[in-house]
Amino acid sequence: MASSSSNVASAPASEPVRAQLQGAEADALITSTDPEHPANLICELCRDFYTLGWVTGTGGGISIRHGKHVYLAPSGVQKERIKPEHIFVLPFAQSSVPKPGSQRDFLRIPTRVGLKESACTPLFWNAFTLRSAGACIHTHSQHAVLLTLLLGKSAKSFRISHQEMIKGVRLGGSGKTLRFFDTLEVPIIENTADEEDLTEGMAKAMEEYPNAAAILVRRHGVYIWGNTWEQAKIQAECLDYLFEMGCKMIQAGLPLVGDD
Ligand SMILES: CSC[C@@H](O)[C@@H](O)C(=O)COP(=O)(O)O
Ligand SMILES: [Zn+2]
Repeated sequence: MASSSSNVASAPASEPVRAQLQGAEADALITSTDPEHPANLICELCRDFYTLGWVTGTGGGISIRHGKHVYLAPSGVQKERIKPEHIFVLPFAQSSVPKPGSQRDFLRIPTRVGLKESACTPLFWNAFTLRSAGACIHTHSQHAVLLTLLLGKSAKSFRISHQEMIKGVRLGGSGKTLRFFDTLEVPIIENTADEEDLTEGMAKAMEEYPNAAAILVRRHGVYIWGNTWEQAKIQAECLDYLFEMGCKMIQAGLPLVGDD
């Protein structure tokens, strides 16, 4: 749906009243000189993630939940070039998982016509609702993708132990940090034709693996979350390191679990 105030005017009478803000009130949600404001942070972090190869070719991204609001990038745009004025803002309420393409409940829709919220929105929402996450990162890192291929079609998860970087990952993504002698396990789900169709599979895997801090998507990438954007970023860095290590260990014929 195109972004414009006509979204509001053209709503059928039977639809609930839209919460969408307009003009200066809407822009106040994304305007701040504080570099740690979510609208500024998403832009900065996407630039950083781009240099890591995590969000190239418009894929991947990050969403931040800040109090009652969720901040998101647009879909199909070069993520390393987005500006705060391109950011969508949604109210956070467990009952209002936004449907793809339906911007009815958005608080702020960028004024640049044609922008649509990230297709990852319902997947980010899984992390916010099922893990009370404060931020969720989606990467198309080649380490994540190659790992799902090296593990083979039948692998339902990636397991690794005896690696120092395991200590940077939290139980369930939001609990206590793992210890050196713990085994880290990240479930793998199959990819779908459209990003939003991963929503159910991701939620199911999160329920089946309550201790998992991320969900790998075969031939696609990974979703990683944390209590805060800082924790999500730290875990994304540790997990990406472990995914890369996993790829190299498999290729070298080394066991992933154990210290032999
Ligand atoms: C290279 S396009 C990849 C997208 O289809 C998708 O996988 C993705 O991660 C980004 O979705 P987007 O809607 O652009 O935020
Ligand atoms: Zn993706």
